[in-house]
Amino acid sequence: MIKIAPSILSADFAQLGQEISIVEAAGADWIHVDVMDGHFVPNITLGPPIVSAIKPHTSLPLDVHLMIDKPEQYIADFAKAGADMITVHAEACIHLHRVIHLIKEHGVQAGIAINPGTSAAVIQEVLEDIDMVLIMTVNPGFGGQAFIPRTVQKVRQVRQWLNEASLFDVHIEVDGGITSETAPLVVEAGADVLVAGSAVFGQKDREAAIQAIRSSVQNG
Ligand SMILES: O=C(CO)[C@@H](O)[C@H](O)COP(=O)(O)O
Ligand SMILES: [Co+2]
Repeated sequence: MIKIAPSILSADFAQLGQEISIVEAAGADWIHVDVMDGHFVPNITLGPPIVSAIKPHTSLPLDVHLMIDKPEQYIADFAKAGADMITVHAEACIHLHRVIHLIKEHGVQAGIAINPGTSAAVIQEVLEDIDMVLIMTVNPGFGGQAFIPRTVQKVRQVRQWLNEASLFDVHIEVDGGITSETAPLVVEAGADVLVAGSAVFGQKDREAAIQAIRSSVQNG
């Protein structure tokens, strides 16, 4: 089953609770929360207080994508705020294995993200320890950027490694430039969680937007 995770980065921040309720009713599977610190990426977004504030507005899992330096310093705060899944960037972690286990010690699922310019090889040694690989299909920092086609081969490579290791429950999430045109490419390569920001919140009819992505991968 393909999961669709609308990214609230493209939502109306003044109406966040309502925006989340709308996409939940429209058929979203997870809520993707982009955390940016102005250091790891050139943009600043939100922190644990916003995660706590949105938690009561949805029964969907909160998929928290940390685009921050030293993520290990903030795992406890995001877990306490209600994150169900915390994804850290491999590029931001000197002790990747330690950070993954720190996330899991808080009873939260652990994901590792990699940028378009990072080889998938950096996650090979920790595949058995994680719940999700997030393959960035744009450079992180902003919504509304164009999908980078070369990232599709990375999705295929990671799915092959997971299959060879019989790790069938590990998700592959893709993030950036996902639309009804690009979704079939990444799903065919092995992605099963699709983050979509502008393709959902940038559309007036969120239900039709989610449905368009879902039917593109069901029929494609
Ligand atoms: O993590 C990020 C950006 O760094 C994403 O989650 C974006 O929010 C996706 O936005 P679209 O490319 O779908 O508009
Ligand atoms: Co994201």
